[in-house]
Amino acid sequence: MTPLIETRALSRHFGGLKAVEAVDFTLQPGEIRAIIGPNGAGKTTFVSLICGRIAPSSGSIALDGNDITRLPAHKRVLAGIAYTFQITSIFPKLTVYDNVALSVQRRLLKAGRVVAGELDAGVAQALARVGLADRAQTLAGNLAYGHQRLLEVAMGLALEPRLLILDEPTQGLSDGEIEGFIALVREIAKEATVLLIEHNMPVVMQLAQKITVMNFGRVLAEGSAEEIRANAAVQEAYLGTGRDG
Ligand SMILES: Nc1ncnc2c1ncn2[C@@H]1O[C@H](COP(=O)(O)OP(=O)(O)OP(=O)(O)O)[C@@H](O)[C@H]1O
Repeated sequence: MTPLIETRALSRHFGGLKAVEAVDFTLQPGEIRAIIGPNGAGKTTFVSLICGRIAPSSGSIALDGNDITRLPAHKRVLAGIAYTFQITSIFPKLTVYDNVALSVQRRLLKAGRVVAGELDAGVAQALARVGLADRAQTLAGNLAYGHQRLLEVAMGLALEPRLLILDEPTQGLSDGEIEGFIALVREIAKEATVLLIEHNMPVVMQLAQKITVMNFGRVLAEGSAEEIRANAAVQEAYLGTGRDG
């Protein structure tokens, strides 16, 4: 099967710092993949390279076997790569509805048509999926932090992406919200591939079929939850930095 995403020797250096170094990575369509690793391991930098927020120092990225290394970020969105990042990127002075409407509009424009009814339906559907339907008229900036994260997921979903990248999506969510989030990702995964950076290990263990562990910009290990749990190098990496997640 042609991988959805394949990186070859992908690197990004900041001065002398090798934030991402020679990463070969393959993601198959339909997977839920988690990327874990200690703080500063290069996880955010790596997914930023995939979605085009930053340019690589060297190496290549392919989507469906086609080289996208030099494709600008907005064109990658149109090609089906949607993402949410640690720092919320909602429009705080717009309503929840309008935030999502911007994403739906982007998708409809790509399809060559913007019809009022479809806009409404797309927004309603995305908000219902993340459980924010009753907040549609709330100003996004007035939502609790956890709900702002869910709004971001709704904005990503409204694009109907093939790949949804989530950077620490459960940060700031309550236990109850995390449970709902796990169910949501399973739903999303029926239609899209999910790439998730996550520090909450129970969430990783419940969701990911395969886990990629990064450390010092490189892939340290890759495998099932059981394999990763039993991996001595992974245990060492976490103990070495004092992180538990
Ligand atoms: N724009 C930048 N300029 C300089 N250094 C950067 C930049 N972005 C990231 N770095 C550095 O690259 C390294 C990897 O950072 P990155 O944010 O990718 O790690 P991470 O694994 O996502 O960490 P965390 O779990 O804390 O989010 C860190 O040492 C970080 O300080």
